[in-house]
Amino acid sequence: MDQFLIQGGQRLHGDIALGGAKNSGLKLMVAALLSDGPLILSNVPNIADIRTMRSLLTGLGLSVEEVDGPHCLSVSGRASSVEAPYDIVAKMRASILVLGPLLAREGEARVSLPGGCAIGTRPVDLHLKGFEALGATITLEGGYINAQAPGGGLKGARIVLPFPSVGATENILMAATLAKGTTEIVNAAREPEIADLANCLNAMGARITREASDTLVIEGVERLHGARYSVMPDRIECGTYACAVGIAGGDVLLEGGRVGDQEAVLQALRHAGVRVDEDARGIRVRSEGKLTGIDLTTEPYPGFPTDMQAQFMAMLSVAEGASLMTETIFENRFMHVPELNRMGANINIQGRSAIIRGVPSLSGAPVMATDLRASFSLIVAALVAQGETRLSRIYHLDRGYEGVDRKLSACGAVIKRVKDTE
Ligand SMILES: CC(=O)N[C@H]1[C@@H](OP(=O)(O)OP(=O)(O)OC[C@H]2O[C@@H](n3ccc(=O)[nH]c3=O)[C@H](O)[C@@H]2O)O[C@H](CO)[C@@H](O)[C@@H]1O
Ligand SMILES: C=C(OP(=O)(O)O)C(=O)O
Repeated sequence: MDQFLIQGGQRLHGDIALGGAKNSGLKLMVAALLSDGPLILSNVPNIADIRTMRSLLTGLGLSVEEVDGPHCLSVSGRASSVEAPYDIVAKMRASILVLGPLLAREGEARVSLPGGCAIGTRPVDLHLKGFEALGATITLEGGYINAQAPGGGLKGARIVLPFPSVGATENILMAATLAKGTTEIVNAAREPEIADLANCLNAMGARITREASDTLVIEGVERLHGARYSVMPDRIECGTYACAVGIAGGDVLLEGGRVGDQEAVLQALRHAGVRVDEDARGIRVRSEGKLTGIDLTTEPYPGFPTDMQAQFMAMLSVAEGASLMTETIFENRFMHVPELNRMGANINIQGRSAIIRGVPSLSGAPVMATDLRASFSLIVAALVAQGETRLSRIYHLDRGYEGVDRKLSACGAVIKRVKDTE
């Protein structure tokens, strides 16, 4: 298993090219299950989750071919199996998203229940209730979800989500594109990745519009065709590197960053003392490394994202004064706190909140990654820690970040990927 060795103390200067968004690319690949022709996706990140999605779709009978390298994929063919097995779903929860498209196009699906993960229990009840509203019959047996569409196929319906779940919105949205009649998803999630999915489906011939800010209206069509589509830039990767510059100090251009996708994150950075400006090529981040404590609460988009909580916590651990971080989306997303405290941070968990009392400095230590974003929070801390940090279990990080050592080293950080025996 690989590890990262990081020596703290270097400012960051240069450009970092952001990749395509994991949380969009995965869903766009799944959308190919609905299509009569090849879906050619560019700006796909070369990360472990995308490779897992390739295995899942290939197992379902689709063909996933690289076009001029790993960042452009052509996904084509029709499902010959409707089963998403436990070993893949357990590895990557986004696998649940094949349920809606299989149900809509093939009339049935059998998908392993994802179960919980490090950050929370993460039930999928809202996905299943949505499919039932579209006329599907759902049964649970032996750890699997068995879903069956009615004889004439799924039927459009008005679905009011009690919570704007990202995954439920995407799963129901994809299923509704081929349902008969009109579907309305009220209180739909508003994350930019949802718009990216809707735009791609519309390019494939779907008829999706957004009415008011929270309602998606989908007029079902008979078939969807192939298309070419470019995955949106990764706003979470963008915010993550902004925190790295915020804590380390320096001047970095995050190429491809889009201000409109992440107002809440940019505002939080500014409040903490980091300068962020829109640039013709992306977002420019400048910091003296002198930070001020701020209070943040994670919320559905357009609020402050849970996927940026750990990285901000690490950054704020050396801010002047105290910060209060409240996590409202996942019930167990503070796994990084004991690891940050091992590096000298002073963070106290009180229920769903964490009180971060800024300390003058951190010290390098052997630490362990527990989930994707938690892993990067430890890199953020390591960039200013005195001495060396050895970060193990970085397979969590490889799920969602491409070329971390390459991108940070190019800006002056001292970070090396090693085998755990070195
Ligand atoms: C692959 C992907 O895109 N993952 C993102 C997606 O996850 P994901 O799609 O799983 O997130 P959801 O918005 O669905 O989940 C948010 C909350 O709703 C709960 N819930 C969700 C569905 C359901 O049927 N029942 C239920 O109770 C979950 O347990 C969680 O507490 O959005 C999250 C919230 O922005 C992000 O942190 C993840 O990075
Ligand atoms: C929680 C995340 O991903 P997933 O939903 O795939 O676990 C994430 O991207 O931070």
